[in-house]
Amino acid sequence: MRINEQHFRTIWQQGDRVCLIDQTQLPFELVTVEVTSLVQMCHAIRSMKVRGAPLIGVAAAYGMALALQENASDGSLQGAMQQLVATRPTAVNLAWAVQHMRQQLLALPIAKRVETAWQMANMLADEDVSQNLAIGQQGKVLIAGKAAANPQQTVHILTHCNAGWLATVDGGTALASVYAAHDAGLDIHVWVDETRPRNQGASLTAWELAQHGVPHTVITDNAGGHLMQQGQIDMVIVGADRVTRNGDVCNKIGTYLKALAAYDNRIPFYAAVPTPTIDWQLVHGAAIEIEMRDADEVAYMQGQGSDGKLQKVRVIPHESRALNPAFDVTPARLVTGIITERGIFPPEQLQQAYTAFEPKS
Ligand SMILES: CSC[C@@H](O)[C@@H](O)C(=O)COP(=O)(O)O
Repeated sequence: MRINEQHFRTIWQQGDRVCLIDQTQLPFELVTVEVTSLVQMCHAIRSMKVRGAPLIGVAAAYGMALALQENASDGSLQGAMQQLVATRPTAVNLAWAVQHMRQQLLALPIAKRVETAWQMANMLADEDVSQNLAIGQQGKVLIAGKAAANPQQTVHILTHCNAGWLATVDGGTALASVYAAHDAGLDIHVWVDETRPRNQGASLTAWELAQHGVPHTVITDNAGGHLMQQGQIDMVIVGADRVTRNGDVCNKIGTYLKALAAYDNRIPFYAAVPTPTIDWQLVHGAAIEIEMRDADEVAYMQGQGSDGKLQKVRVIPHESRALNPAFDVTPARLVTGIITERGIFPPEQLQQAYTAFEPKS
């Protein structure tokens, strides 16, 4: 990603520590922090300094390396995995990454584990970047198709939450297609759902689109259906925290409502996901554990005060309770296609398409 013309990743190894962009400070300040222990990494994931399914997978992998640096025993490995998995339950990438690490590392002598853990975490980070680049090339074709159908008109894309650079190591998933299309000179515009309660759209997606020079407009979460009825949205592209075997898409709360509105208005709805976001163990989205976050995220909003400092303001009565489910499931029947690094598949063909990639035994 380019920030003020400088190249950045969201997370990287620096010697025996990990550096990451603290997303809770964006869009007003670009702050990088150093993480030196498993406890600090768990806190960074839970408090959403790092967030987004692919990024928390890689962050957890680095968390394993930090844990082993403190203690490389089998017990420490097992304990680190349990602590990391408990930070955020919905995105499958996190559990996938730590299980992958655990399996390989347990088989090694203790003396080899730390070095290998860093190598594996760096490799997962690099794989994320290359998968996202490939997703972008796949999605660009869809946008180019829309542009070719109406050459004089801008292609309007709606996205929800943040599935851009910031949700990954670099490149983004849903926004990878947007960046690829923009870089290819296609005339596009992005409608950015603000994405209450944590406003990942308003704070993060808008910020990174602005950094890249992509035309965009922030809208309230409730505006999308109206814009669809007005013919102002050509396609919806979102990311996902988990896609189940049948093609159900679990993503940020509110995605389901956008998919329903898109379906009613015959607007294509796509989810862009790298392979580690597909959970082959689960057949249906109903089995996914939906993270319940602190009700204070609904009761308060964070923004910049007139003094330039971050402030929290309460927006609901002191007497009222709030509920904060962080994700929802969009059933496969509302999904036009899953954009992956291997191709774009209708949900019902996802499993079959992937089986075709695996070598026959
Ligand atoms: C490429 S990211 C896909 C999803 O992880 C993203 O859309 C999302 O829902 C992020 O949720 P968050 O709670 O901000 O981690």
